[in-house]
Amino acid sequence: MRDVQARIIEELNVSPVIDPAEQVRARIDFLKAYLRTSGAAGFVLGISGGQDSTLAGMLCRKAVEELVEEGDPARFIAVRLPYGVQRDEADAQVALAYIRPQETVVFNIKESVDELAEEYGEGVGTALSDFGKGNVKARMRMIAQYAIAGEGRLLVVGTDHAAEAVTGFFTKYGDGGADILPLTGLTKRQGRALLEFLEAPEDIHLKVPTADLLDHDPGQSDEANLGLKYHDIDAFLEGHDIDPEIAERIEQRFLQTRHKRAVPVSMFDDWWI
Ligand SMILES: Nc1ncnc2c1ncn2[C@@H]1O[C@H](COP(=O)(O)OP(=O)(O)OC[C@H]2O[C@@H]([n+]3cccc(C(=O)O)c3)[C@H](O)[C@@H]2O)[C@@H](O)[C@H]1O
Ligand SMILES: Nc1ncnc2c1ncn2[C@@H]1O[C@H](COP(=O)(O)OP(=O)(O)OP(=O)(O)O)[C@@H](O)[C@H]1O
Ligand SMILES: [Mg+2]
Repeated sequence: MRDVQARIIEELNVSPVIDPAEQVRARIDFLKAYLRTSGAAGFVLGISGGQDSTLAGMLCRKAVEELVEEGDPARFIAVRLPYGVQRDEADAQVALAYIRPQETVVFNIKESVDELAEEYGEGVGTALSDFGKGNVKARMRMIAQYAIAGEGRLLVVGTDHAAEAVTGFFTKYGDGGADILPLTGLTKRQGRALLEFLEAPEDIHLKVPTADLLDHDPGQSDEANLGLKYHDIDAFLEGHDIDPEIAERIEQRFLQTRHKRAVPVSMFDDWWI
């Protein structure tokens, strides 16, 4: 294995081999223990219809169900956050029907995002790019979830995992802005294995991953955006030898996106040197 690869695997807490049943148990226990210690009233999480939020949503629903059964009142609010009419709304509904969250809220981000994009054009004098607007969508979803969390003393659940963390494939303070991360350390296919163990519908765990942030290329696959395949990213993270040229590209992205995995840098930090 390459030296940098070994360091990345350690830093991102990846286990090359997992037992899905154990992982599910440990992650539900973590959600319960942290909620109890924090004194917060529950969780809020955006449900997109994709793999990651379906898995995190199921873990939250089960954690809250167990807390309530054990006499600790807790809430789980699943939030649909479409931008207008979501192209794959049907998948989001399949995910919600499967998760069966204790509460569901719908919060359309289109008007606020469009308003901001318009103000940007007027204020800055040039149009906000489709890419930049995509990051505004991700951040608007964060704002909506924190509004709900703030009113209800809830914690915002993030869906970051090792296969996204390694390339920094998330919007800083957008979907990257959260209070608690139940999927840390998992590769994409390990997440899929947890969903299979949890008997999620195939529509969801076989679905092509997408950030779905672009007006001009809705449903663009993560792999097309990244220029990397999850198969290679997962193999790299699970310690396998992969094409050295691809390994180097993953390592480069890891180093370039360090700032996204840290709190804002100050002169007392040395991770960037
Ligand atoms: N060296 C450095 N030290 C400290 N801060 C640094 C920095 N370099 C940039 N920055 C800051 O970071 C900003 C760039 O980061 P950011 O705003 O995140 O933007 P960026 O990384 O350019 O874009 C986000 C990427 O994540 C993808 N994404 C987003 C959301 C969800 C998903 C998904 O998987 O579903 C994927 C999205 O498609 C896009 O490719 C810069 O504008 C700057 O403010
Ligand atoms: N349309 C949406 N409605 C609600 N939440 C969303 C929406 N789009 C993104 N999110 C939130 O942002 C997170 C990051 O998106 P991301 O695409 O990485 O995950 P996913 O859609 O759950 O899974 P996948 O990566 O397989 O597409 C989601 O897990 C979800 O919590
Ligand atoms: Mg998605």
